[in-house]
Amino acid sequence: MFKSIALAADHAGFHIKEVIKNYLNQKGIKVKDFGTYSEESSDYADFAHPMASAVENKEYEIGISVCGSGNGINMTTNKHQGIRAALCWNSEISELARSHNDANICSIPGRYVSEEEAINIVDKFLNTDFEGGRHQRRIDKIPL
Ligand SMILES: O=C(CO)[C@H](O)[C@H](O)[C@H](O)COP(=O)(O)O
Repeated sequence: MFKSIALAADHAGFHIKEVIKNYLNQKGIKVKDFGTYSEESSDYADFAHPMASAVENKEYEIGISVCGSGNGINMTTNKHQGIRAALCWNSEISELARSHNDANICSIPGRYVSEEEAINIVDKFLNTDFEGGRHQRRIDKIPL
């Protein structure tokens, strides 16, 4: 189970980010919210880059990011060399993102998941270990 988590969202992901933040706080997990802090229109990169840097620098073990489709915030965080962000639109994909891809950021499409689905996605991401083995070999071939 990860114990320190960085969060980021744009306006379209704000509500689901708040739901996730409350859930993590209740579990006693250390959370840093990099914004945004309202549903006022915003640009996901303004929050995704600082959050990804904090995960890349090991200030936080993993990140969870939310925008409307998940794509914008996922693309942005994956620009960071030390980040493997995965678009997790259900709990099975979320589990695979950890077990096969050792993902360190979980990107969630806030406009397309319910609050319950978002929590299930987060739970799988937090509680699934990387399998290593053949998957480590494949991950080692990703960097350019
Ligand atoms: O980047 C995205 C789409 O791929 C995100 O989902 C954004 O949240 C979305 O584009 C925001 O759209 P809006 O019309 O400005 O609310």
